[in-house]
Amino acid sequence: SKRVPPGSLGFPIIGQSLGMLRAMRANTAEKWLEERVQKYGPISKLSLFGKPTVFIYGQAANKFVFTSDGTVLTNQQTQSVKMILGDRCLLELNGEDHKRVRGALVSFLKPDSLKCYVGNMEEEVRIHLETYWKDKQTIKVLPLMKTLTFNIICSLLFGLERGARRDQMVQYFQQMIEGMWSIPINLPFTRFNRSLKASKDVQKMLKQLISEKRYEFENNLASPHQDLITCLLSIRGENNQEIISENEIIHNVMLIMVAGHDTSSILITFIVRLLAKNPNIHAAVLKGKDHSEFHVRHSTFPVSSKIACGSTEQEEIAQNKSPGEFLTWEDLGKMKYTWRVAMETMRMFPPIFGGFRQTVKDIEYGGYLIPKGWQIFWVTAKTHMDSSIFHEPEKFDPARFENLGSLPPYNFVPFGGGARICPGYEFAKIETLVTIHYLVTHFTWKLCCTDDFFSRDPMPAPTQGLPVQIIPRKPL
Ligand code: HEM
Repeated sequence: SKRVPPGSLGFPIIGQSLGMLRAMRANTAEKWLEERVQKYGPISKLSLFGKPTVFIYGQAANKFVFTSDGTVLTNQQTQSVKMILGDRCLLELNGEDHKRVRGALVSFLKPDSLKCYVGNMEEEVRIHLETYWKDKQTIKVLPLMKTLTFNIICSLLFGLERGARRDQMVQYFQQMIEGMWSIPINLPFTRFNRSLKASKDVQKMLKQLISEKRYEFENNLASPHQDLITCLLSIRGENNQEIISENEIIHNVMLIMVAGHDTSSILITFIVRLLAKNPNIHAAVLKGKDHSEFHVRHSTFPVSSKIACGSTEQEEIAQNKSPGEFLTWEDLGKMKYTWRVAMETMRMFPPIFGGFRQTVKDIEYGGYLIPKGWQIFWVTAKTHMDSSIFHEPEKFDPARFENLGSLPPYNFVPFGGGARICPGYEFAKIETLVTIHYLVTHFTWKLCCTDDFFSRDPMPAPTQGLPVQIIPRKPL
């Protein structure tokens, strides 16, 4: 008596994949989904990347996806991602294995551990700006932010020194991600095949790095807190055996390279773009909003009519530092307005468009049957741009996040939610705040290309990588 959701599965294998990829590249994916909603209602079936899929959205849908355990939904990646990142990365693990490996990663990525690395992060940002921004007139923000976030990850998470080996890793890594989202066709000349080959090269380099780190750790030459790889190697069982296997370390290090570098670089790039378009907000990030007052305009949240923001923000933080003194965890805590700007940026331009889960058994959702083995497709932006949740959603307004507690759960989900919520949240927050601190205190910038276009492939990328003209404010 139960029905599967309305919609069509399209042509065999291809289904609606090409239509959606085309819409993503043309930055019309939200419209493409909205047309589905108009045609079939809030729950509909389609076929994406070779699998029957059900698209669901809204607060209840997000809650269902993020809180269902492994007996109902498992994580689901495209075949190409699985082949390139490996079958022991977190995205492929479920149940106890997922808990064990995730717990090990979080033991390094939790705020208590990361607190000590603010200075190292700052060092990377400073070197980056001196190398790529200083004395330049125009630069392209997105490729440079990718270089920066990759270097931060190499240095802080993998303990990989600057030099020939890191450069080689960057080169293999870039080849690896180029075809990662493409449809897997194992022919030597395809994008996918080049990525697969580069993935093998990255794995070979990581194997060598891990054996060096194991030697250092076992001979007391390195502390478990030195970097993520040493931390994972240091987690031992009763007989001193390693709890996280070598393959699990390699596959998860590759996942973190991808998950950690693309997302944060896009966030920082879109903040730079939005600050250039909103001079008042740029000024507030720099000077703080001590004396100004905001109206909180959320239709569905309790309205506190006027709230003084009370932040000091970047210029004052910089002025209180003596030359050469590093930023601290406490300084980051003062950058409240800057983080609201980042949240508003992720609301409007979430780096991750959405994701997939797979049903473990026949399930009932919203009055429909979703058969075992089908995919569920969830989308971040659907609640982020819903005017019943965020008043005037097209307007860039960081004041929305002044009273985070009043934001109903499962509506703002740039980092996902539940057991798979992004474990790199704090890491991303630190690198974003430190980078924006340096950018606004040392430079001003103007957009060279003022069109509003960006494509998704599947990560959003502004036209030409966002070229900007930079004007130094004070020496680095
Ligand atoms: C602005 C930056 C970032 C955004 C917007 C972001 C967003 C996300 C999202 C939406 C998910 C999927 C959640 C789900 O499926 O429910 C995710 C997962 C993940 N992210 Fe991030 N992320 C960011 C930065 C990072 C960083 C810096 C790291 C690592 C240092 C990282 C590591 C991961 C990992 C390992 C997962 C898989 C978690 C799991 O399956 O348990 N992310 N992220």
